[in-house]
Amino acid sequence: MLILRSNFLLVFFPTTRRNMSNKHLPLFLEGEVVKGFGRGSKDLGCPTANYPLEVVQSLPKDLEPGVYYGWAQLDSGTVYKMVANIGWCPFYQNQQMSVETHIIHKFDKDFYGSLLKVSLVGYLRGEKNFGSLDDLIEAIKNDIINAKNMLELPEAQTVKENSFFTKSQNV
Ligand SMILES: Cc1cc2nc3c(=O)[nH]c(=O)nc-3n(C[C@H](O)[C@H](O)[C@H](O)COP(=O)(O)O)c2cc1C
Ligand SMILES: Nc1ncnc2c1ncn2[C@@H]1O[C@H](COP(=O)(O)OP(=O)(O)O)[C@@H](O)[C@H]1O
Ligand SMILES: [Mg+2]
Repeated sequence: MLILRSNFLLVFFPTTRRNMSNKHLPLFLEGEVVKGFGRGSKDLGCPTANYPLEVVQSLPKDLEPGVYYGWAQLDSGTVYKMVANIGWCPFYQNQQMSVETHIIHKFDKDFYGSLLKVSLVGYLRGEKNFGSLDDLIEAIKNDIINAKNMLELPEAQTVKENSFFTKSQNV
């Protein structure tokens, strides 16, 4: 009987967590790119486009904090792959929840003030507190690899084609 109960917990708990984090997906968000703490580029070598508080406050209240993969579009331009972090950045112990998107593309300059549309397609992992900056950087590199792979799947490609993303005039 005891063995059965422990089996039940082992199998059931991760499944429940995954369902909770996927419940609202795909989730579509849009807003202006605003200034954050300036750590993404300087500390982590990974710039993140931050949303204003209104966007953070518009999230479903039971959305699981953590790292998501999906699609991003700036000012009606190309739709790129992205990874996004939603939460309080335990490594930095932020007081306010943030939504930040790293677009998997090399841009020549900053784009503060642009309109950023994103769709969260899938959940990668929960936010963690790391023992060192290098460990956080390593985790982010892995997230980017995982996001790139997951976004090749047909279900993810379908979200990229959603009419939420503005079609370019030239296409
Ligand atoms: C893919 C990805 C994963 C992240 N994972 C974590 C994490 O596990 N723990 C954490 O404290 N912060 C995490 N962050 C958030 C960084 O701490 C954050 O991007 C950094 O503080 C930059 O903030 P800023 O935009 O205000 O400069 C992650 C960011 C990205 C892009
Ligand atoms: N690939 C990219 N993904 C996200 N932001 C980028 C990217 N390339 C350049 N940027 C610029 O860098 C800024 C984010 O850098 P970051 O160090 O996180 O600063 P902040 O704390 O102000 O968000 C974005 O707002 C954007 O203007
Ligand atoms: Mg940022």
